[in-house]
Amino acid sequence: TLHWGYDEHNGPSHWKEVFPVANGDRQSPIDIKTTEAKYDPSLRPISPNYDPTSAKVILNNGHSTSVEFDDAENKSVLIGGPLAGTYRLRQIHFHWGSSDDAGSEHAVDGMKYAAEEPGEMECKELIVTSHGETKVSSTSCGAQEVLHVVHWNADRYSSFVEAARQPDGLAVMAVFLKIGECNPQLKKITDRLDAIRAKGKRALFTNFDPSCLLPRSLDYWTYFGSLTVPPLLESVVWIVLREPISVCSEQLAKFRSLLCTGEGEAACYLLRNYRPPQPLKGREINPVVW
Ligand SMILES: NS(=O)(=O)c1cc(F)cc(F)c1
Ligand SMILES: [Zn+2]
Repeated sequence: TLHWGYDEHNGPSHWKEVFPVANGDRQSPIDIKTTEAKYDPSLRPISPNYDPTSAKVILNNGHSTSVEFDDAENKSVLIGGPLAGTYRLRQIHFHWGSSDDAGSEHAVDGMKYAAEEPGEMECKELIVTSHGETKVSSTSCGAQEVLHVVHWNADRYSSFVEAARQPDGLAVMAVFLKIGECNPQLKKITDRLDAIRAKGKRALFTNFDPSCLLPRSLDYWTYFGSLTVPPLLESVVWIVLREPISVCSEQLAKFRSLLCTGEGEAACYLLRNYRPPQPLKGREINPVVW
């Protein structure tokens, strides 16, 4: 049977063989076409409120590295924005590309935030004004990575696993990482990757508030989508932040040094772990700017 991954023989183009929802009507990621995004005045700011003592462990599950949080009570939550109710923080994880790929999953106006060094590639800086028009100015850019902050609807469901099967069960905040200065906050994570190089390894990781990885502006786009990894469940309210945070290439290289194989197996590096953009199938995307 297919053990899904990101290689030629088990990557995103094969996932539908085991998870038919891969061809569903609300799959993620997507390419956010900003000019078609429709401003919704009813949408409020998002409000993350995290307690650093919720952080428990950092692990390598073979297809990403994640920091897992104690979600037994409403200690670290996300409210506001498109969300009805309180969504409890469950984990954060990352997606990245190999040196010649773009690693971000969502794209903005076709920009996979390609891997070019800043300045090599024209990027459109997208300003969605408060009355919803989109202005475009060119900047250099280059994000090869994305951070996902995963929450579940604890008002309506009793566990992450149950919420993950519901259309409004999960809320994932996506933050683009752009090549530039080394990120001192991200260093707390990249410095621990040596301890969890093999699939299945885990290490204590506490006293960490993931808000320290968020950009200054919480302007975002929001739409209804899915998990971007199998089982690709269509249960995610996506909140894609417009402003990226920085990561330096040395930090990025540390993610690529993780193994997708367990200790004692022939080593294979997790060089990329992103799913390409999926069809929009008529969905609306709402920009929200403050
Ligand atoms: N990539 S994603 O944010 O859709 C995601 C969400 C999740 F709950 C578990 C995962 F392994 C991955
Ligand atoms: Zn993800």
